[in-house]
Amino acid sequence: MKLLVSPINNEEAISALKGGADIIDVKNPKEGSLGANFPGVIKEVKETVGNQKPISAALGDFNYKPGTAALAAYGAAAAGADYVKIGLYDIQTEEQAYEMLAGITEAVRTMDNVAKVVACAYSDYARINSIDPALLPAIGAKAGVDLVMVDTGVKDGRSTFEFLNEAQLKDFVEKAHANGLETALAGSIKFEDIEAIKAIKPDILGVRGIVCGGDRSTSIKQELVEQLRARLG
Ligand SMILES: O=C[C@H](O)COP(=O)(O)O
Repeated sequence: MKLLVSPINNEEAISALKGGADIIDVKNPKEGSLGANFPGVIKEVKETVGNQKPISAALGDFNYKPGTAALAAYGAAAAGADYVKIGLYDIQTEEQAYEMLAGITEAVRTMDNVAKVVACAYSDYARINSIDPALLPAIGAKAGVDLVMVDTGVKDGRSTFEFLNEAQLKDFVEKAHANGLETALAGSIKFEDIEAIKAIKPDILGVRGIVCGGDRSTSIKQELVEQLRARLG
């Protein structure tokens, strides 16, 4: 299983890289769960990381704005992102989700460095009135994305496991794989969740809070990334 770690800046990206993260996921938590950072930060991290590991960029917790989302994806890929990650936050219908994802996929496919598209729905979808992640594998496959993900929309410490049980998460992963997609799980994951995560078998585990020592508003610590990487095997 790959480990995706979400730094805010270049300094944190170095800690994530040195700690053994497999994907360096640039984001800006001040703008939400999948808050977007500035192109300059993505570029700086890309220059630091080079070809050692792929970098990912969060595009934002989006509402229904397919053009804005496609342009954001294009910009993030142009800044050097190998993965572009969209949060379907204020998206309620399958049609809206499809249009958002198809627009992004088409935009990045026209570029020289084709970035992988990650579509993220939220485990706590009911409390934010968003689309059910269970629908995402089929919609994502139809839209041509590469990877589907589950994260929490509200970062209040409640984990994805408080909203979806192990069987539901396993089903998400299996449905995605049956559709030819990779999968990522995230959402205030803690060290005690590792065995369950291993049983669910996502391709990628996405984290921030756990490698900040529990409080995602502090900084990523290299030794915690090392510990988590070792626990994942
Ligand atoms: O993409 C992963 C997220 O940043 C996870 O953050 P978190 O572990 O603090 O919920």
